[in-house]
Amino acid sequence: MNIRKLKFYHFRNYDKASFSFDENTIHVLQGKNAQGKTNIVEGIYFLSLLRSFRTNKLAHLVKHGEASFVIEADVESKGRIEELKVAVSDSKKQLFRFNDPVAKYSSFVGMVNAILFCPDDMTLFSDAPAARRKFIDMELIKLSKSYTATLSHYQKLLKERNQALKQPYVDRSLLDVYTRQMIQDQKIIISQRHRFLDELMEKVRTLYPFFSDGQERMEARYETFVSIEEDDLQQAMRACYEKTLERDLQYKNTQIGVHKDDFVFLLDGVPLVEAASQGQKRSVLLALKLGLAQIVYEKGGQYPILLLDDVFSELDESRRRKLIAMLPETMQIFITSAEPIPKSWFERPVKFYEIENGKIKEDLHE
Ligand SMILES: Nc1ncnc2c1ncn2[C@@H]1O[C@H](COP(=O)(O)OP(=O)(O)OP(=O)(O)O)[C@@H](O)[C@H]1O
Repeated sequence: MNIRKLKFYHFRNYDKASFSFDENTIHVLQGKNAQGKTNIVEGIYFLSLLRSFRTNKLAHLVKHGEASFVIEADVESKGRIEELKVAVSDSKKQLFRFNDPVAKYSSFVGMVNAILFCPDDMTLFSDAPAARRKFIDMELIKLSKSYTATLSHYQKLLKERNQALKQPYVDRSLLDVYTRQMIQDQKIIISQRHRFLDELMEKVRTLYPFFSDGQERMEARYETFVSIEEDDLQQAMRACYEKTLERDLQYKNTQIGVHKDDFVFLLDGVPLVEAASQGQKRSVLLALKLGLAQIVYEKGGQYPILLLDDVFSELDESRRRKLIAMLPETMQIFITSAEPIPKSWFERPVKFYEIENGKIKEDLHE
């Protein structure tokens, strides 16, 4: 997948900007701090997921002094061009494909498949479990429609069960109906999360040694409320719910379920959050992101767009070179960097751009 054209109107510090990008090329966005490099990456990410990775407030994305912003793109996917547009005003998003309105966000999300690495990702290992669930869920949602439907059905049931628990008189038979249906959904969610994590870690174990000098063993543990080794998972889940019923009633909230799942990443059996250095965490994250891209490629036949925001700032030269060397050749990549990166490091098509105060200029010097 490739972004061929990108246009911003009143997005962040861009007034009216138009960019053309080449297929399967590395685009290096260089410039001093606070010039608008990350804003470009953020615009592509926004087109992919209809949200930013830096703010939850749409108003922050509108150029100061303006009322609305628009992002337009021509996106190549399997040889066909999609014309996509998002217009945001009064905190409302309007979506278009070939200028026709797209009513459902879910039909638009994922048309641009982008994978991002940014410095804030480093907190993934120390954040609350919700962040790691989101990390895994976001990818599964893009990959599997049945997962998306099951997860949203489960979330609806969970809300209803919690409402039932909050009633002055709790109808236990109604609770039981919800529990049974939630167990059905959770069988699917648990098995898909488990399978996906296994698949991802298989990739990570191959990729991690490229970034790390050490020989650490990289693993991940899926933590859920039931032992997934059980022969009769349904029966085991039922027993768990029966055991926690009194607590559910006491707290007026569903205490167990896949909404509390966690994914713990370990190096040599020790959770990363406890012992890993910043360098090791960065290496694991890069391996995770590239592993995700590999899975997307194997399942969908094309690589996602890779957005590497400020990835070089804390890697030494040999790791920077290794990273560049291992980026798949049929992947379009955007790298932001405040430091100049030598052209000689690249053995594939690369384009350099100089970003200055919301203006982009292709840098033609070698
Ligand atoms: N809504 C907005 N309207 C106008 N300007 C904005 C808006 N939001 C951010 N900016 C400006 O955009 C610039 C920051 O852009 P960006 O985050 O892309 O920086 P960068 O070039 O990636 O820098 P760094 O190397 O420090 O990460 C700042 O000058 C900031 O004031």
